[in-house]
Amino acid sequence: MDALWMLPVLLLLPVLFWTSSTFVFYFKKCFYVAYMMLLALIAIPICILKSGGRDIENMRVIRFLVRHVKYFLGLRYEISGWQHLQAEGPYVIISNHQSSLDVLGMMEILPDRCTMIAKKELIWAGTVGMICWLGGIVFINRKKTSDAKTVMGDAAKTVLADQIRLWVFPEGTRNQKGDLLPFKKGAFHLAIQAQVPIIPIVFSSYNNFYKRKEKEFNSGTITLKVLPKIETKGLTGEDVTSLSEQSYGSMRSAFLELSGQPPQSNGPSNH
Ligand SMILES: CCCCCC/C=C\CCCCCCCCCC(=O)SCCNC(=O)CCNC(=O)[C@H](O)C(C)(C)COP(=O)(O)OP(=O)(O)OC[C@H]1O[C@@H](n2cnc3c(N)ncnc32)[C@H](O)[C@@H]1OP(=O)(O)O
Ligand SMILES: CCCCCCCC/C=C\CCCCCCCC(=O)OC[C@@H](O)COP(=O)(O)O
Repeated sequence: MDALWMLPVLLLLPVLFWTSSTFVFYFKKCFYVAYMMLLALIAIPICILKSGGRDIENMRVIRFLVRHVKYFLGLRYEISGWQHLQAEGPYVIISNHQSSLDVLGMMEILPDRCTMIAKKELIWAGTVGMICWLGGIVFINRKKTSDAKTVMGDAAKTVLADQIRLWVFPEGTRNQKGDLLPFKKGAFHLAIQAQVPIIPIVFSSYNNFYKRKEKEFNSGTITLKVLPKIETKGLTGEDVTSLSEQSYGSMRSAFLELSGQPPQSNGPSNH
């Protein structure tokens, strides 16, 4: 048998693949999605039994169930600025958005009575979509600005009526370019309409452990920095742009500092 010499090579190939970082990348990603789906499946009946349906209090169940997932993925979180989250009453949290992994960081820090704004497509993500709905997540249609504005206007009313907190990703999409994208305006309109403070939270860059292009997903430490709240009392629609610029500036310098990049003055414009 001429081809017999190939046998050890063929046997070695899967071994090489299994130990390669590409394998680890795909394995961790698949594990993450499958495990979150499973956790959501467990959470659904608990939430329905506890609160009978869509209710922001379900976020406690979700937060509790998600907290240990970081250990499986080799992730650690360091949190600074906790004191800034001790504010009473409703507020709007804004943070940068790099990946679906952000959910793990959110659940490390999520205050009580806090839900999120998300794209409406997420409701179709199987059990995860169902748990998002049960957790009171506000879904917006990003393709129809007028609809999104109406939904966010209603959300501003709910923030006050139900005394809740809302987490918004003002970049409007995931971004791992090593810098923040220009901010969209919705979060700032919302905070001004409700006259509630904005609390910015910055996630350090994932680039040192998670590289989508290179297919690398190593262990890593993520720093979450809560910045001082920005008051909106007395501000009007005319102040939206300056409020957005002020938030963008402080978050961007915190992001660059946390990610070990030298401060830059002329980044992408905010418009
Ligand atoms: C145990 C179970 C385990 C299960 C696992 C699950 C675990 C947990 C569940 C939680 C998971 C959920 C995590 C959620 C993450 C999802 C994140 C996302 O989906 S991010 C994408 C969606 N989010 C956003 O897009 C929010 C930010 N976007 C905006 O705020 C936008 O402004 C907009 C969508 C409202 C509008 O978009 P666009 O037209 O592109 O943007 P602008 O340029 O900002 O606005 C155009 C003009 O309109 C004005 N404007 C905006 N908003 C308002 C408003 N509310 N009222 C009045 N006017 C508004 C704005 O000023 C612009 O006008 P201009 O004249 O240029 O100023
Ligand atoms: C049967 C349907 C199967 C769908 C499988 C998808 C399931 C996802 C499962 C587990 C991940 C758990 C965390 C889910 C929350 C992630 C939210 C998220 O990060 O959405 C992306 C959105 O912010 C920005 O979207 P784009 O970058 O604009 O696009």
